[in-house]
Amino acid sequence: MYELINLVKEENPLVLHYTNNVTMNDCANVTLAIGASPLMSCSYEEVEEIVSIANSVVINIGTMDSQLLELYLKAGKAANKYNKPVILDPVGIFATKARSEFTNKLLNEVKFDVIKGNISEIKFIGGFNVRGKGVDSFDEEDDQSEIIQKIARKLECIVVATGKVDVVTNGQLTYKIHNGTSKLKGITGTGCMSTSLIGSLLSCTKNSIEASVVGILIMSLSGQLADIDNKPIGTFKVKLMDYIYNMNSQTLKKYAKIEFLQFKK
Ligand SMILES: Nc1ncnc2c1ncn2[C@@H]1O[C@H](COP(=O)(O)OP(=O)(O)O)[C@@H](O)[C@H]1O
Ligand SMILES: Cc1ncsc1CCOP(=O)(O)O
Ligand SMILES: [Mg+2]
Repeated sequence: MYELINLVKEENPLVLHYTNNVTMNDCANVTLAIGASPLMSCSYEEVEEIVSIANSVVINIGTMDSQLLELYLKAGKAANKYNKPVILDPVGIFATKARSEFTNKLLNEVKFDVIKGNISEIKFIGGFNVRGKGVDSFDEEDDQSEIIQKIARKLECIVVATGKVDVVTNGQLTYKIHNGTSKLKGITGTGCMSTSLIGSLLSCTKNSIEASVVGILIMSLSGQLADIDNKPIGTFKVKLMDYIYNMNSQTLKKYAKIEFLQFKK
């Protein structure tokens, strides 16, 4: 599965983003760093045309721009129509009623291949009480994989929940990724960038669960390696991008700390 990172570099997929204007630039740069081509769009005029030529579509509700919500729905539906893999990042869904109503609308009208959020965002979608504030998660309990598996079965797609341990599951097969560093929470956008990484990998394989595992691992492991010398946050961010840019299948294989579980009925 780690060889997927080579495919992105070979195929240079076009990863179309409908995303927030806080982390948009970082998402474009991280997409380039793993060898894909980013395109960010806020245009109703081009939505059909641009989705039809994209290799995958990322939808991230981060800034809930009122002018763009209909566009996000149109883009998601177009992704389904043109059979393009599509990933949702329900940023801050727990923060307001408007966010949760809009996410429900997206979930009802678009079939997502992957839904990626921090653990609070994912648990909120599943109807659980959460400890989140704004766009950040404060749910730090150790093992929440059973809950996340249940949510994936309910949503009938791959669910990725990030935190101290990252969980990737389709409800049956579950990967728990034990890499990372808490410093990744000190930079806004590491979640959004993980979504862009998964979006880039999704276009290179039909195996969306492996694309999700590798995408999350690239971020978690790059953060872990960038934090070895415990530099302050500005330097850490630069090192993080360098590690993502230099990441390869051998390094992923060497350092990955992944547990694999299979759900038994
Ligand atoms: N306590 C932690 N220890 C190690 N890694 C963490 C921790 N919390 C988050 N991470 C890592 O930070 C990255 C972003 O996750 P998170 O902060 O949960 O997302 P978001 O930015 O969407 O809120 C993930 O790769 C995750 O593995
Ligand atoms: C701070 C903020 N506000 C709206 S979107 C955003 C960025 C969130 O990024 P992430 O979920 O990756 O931390
Ligand atoms: Mg964050």
